[in-house]
Amino acid sequence: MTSIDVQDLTKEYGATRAVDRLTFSVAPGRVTGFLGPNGAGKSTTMRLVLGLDRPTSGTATLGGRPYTTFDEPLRHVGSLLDAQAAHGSRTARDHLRALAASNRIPEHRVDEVLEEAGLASVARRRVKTYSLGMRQRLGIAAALLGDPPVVLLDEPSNGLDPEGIIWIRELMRRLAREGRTVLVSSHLMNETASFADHLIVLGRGRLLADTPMREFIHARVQPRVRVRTTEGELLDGLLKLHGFEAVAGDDGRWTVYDARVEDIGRLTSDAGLPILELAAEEGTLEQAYLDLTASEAEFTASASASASATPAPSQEA
Ligand SMILES: Nc1ncnc2c1ncn2[C@@H]1O[C@H](COP(=O)(O)OP(=O)(O)OP(=O)(O)O)[C@@H](O)[C@H]1O
Repeated sequence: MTSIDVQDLTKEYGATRAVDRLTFSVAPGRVTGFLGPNGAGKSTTMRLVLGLDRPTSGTATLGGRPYTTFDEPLRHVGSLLDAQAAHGSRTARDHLRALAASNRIPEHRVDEVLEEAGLASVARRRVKTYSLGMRQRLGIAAALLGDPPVVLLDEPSNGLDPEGIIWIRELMRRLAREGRTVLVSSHLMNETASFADHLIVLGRGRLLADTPMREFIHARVQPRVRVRTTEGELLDGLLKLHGFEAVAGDDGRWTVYDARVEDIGRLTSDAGLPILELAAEEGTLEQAYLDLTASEAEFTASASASASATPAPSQEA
C-alpha cells in the first residue's frame, strides 16, 4: 500500500508562490480528485511529486520515498502529465518498448497496455499521426506499463471521445478497487463526480479541502425537495407548521428548501395528503466547488464569481 504524502510543500517561481505550505496524503484504494481553479498549483504539485521540479521547501514522497530515489520509477508510479510527451517520429509501440526496456518491464506488457488503451490496431503508426485523444490514450498506456501501485493523471479525459471518457472512468475505478493510489486532476466537475471518492481542492497554492466527495457536497449545498400535490394550500400550511420554507412553481410543483425526501414524505403521508410527485434535488459537485472557490480563483471571470448554490434536479425519489 503506497500513499502519496505531501508535507509542508512550497514551490516558488520567482515572485510567484505556486504551491504554498501544502500538506496532504493521498490514500490507496480510492480515486482522489484533485481540483482547483487555473493556476491553483495542481500541475506544479504533481510535478514535484514526480521529481520533475525541486521544491523550494517541504517534501513530496511515495510510500515514504522521494520519486528520484526509484531506479525503475515506472514500476512504482505511472503518470500522465503531458500527452504530447511521446516522440512523434516513433511508433506508439516503439515508444512504449523503450520505456519498458529502461525500467526492466517485461515486453509483453507493451502489447497488454496497447490493447487496454484501445490502440492495438494503430500501435505501429507514428505518434505524430495520432489525434489528441489517441495521444492521451498512449499517455495512459504508458502510465499503466509498469503495473504501478500509484497512478497520477493530469486531465486524463482531455480530447477523449464519449466512449473514451467512459473507458477512463471505469479504468480509474478499477485501479482503485485493486488497491492502487489514484490521483486525478480535472476541471470537469460532472466527470470528477462520476469517478472520485475523495477530493483535494487547492486555491492559490493552498489546501482548501481534503474530504470525501459526498461530505464536500453536503457541507456546501442545501438539499431541496420537489413536491407535487392536488392540495397545494394544505401542503403549504403543513410545511409552514413544521418550519419548512416552500415556494410554489408555475408548473404546480413546490420546492422545499433545506429538506430531505424522507422528512417531507413522512410529513405528507402522516397528514394524508395525496402526493403526485416527490423528488430529491441533491446538490452537485459543481455547485459545491463553485461555492468554495468563487473567492479563490486567480482568473475568475466576473460572471462565474456569482456562483449560486442552486441544486439541479436529480433522480426521482
Ligand atoms: N515553470 C514555471 N515558471 C513560472 N511560473 C510557473 C511555472 N509553472 C507554474 N507556474 C505558475 O505557478 C502557478 C500554478 O500553476 P499550475 O500550472 O501548477 O496550476 P494548475 O492548478 O495546474 O492550473 P491549470 O488548472 O490551469 O492547469 C501559476 O501561477 C503558474 O503561472
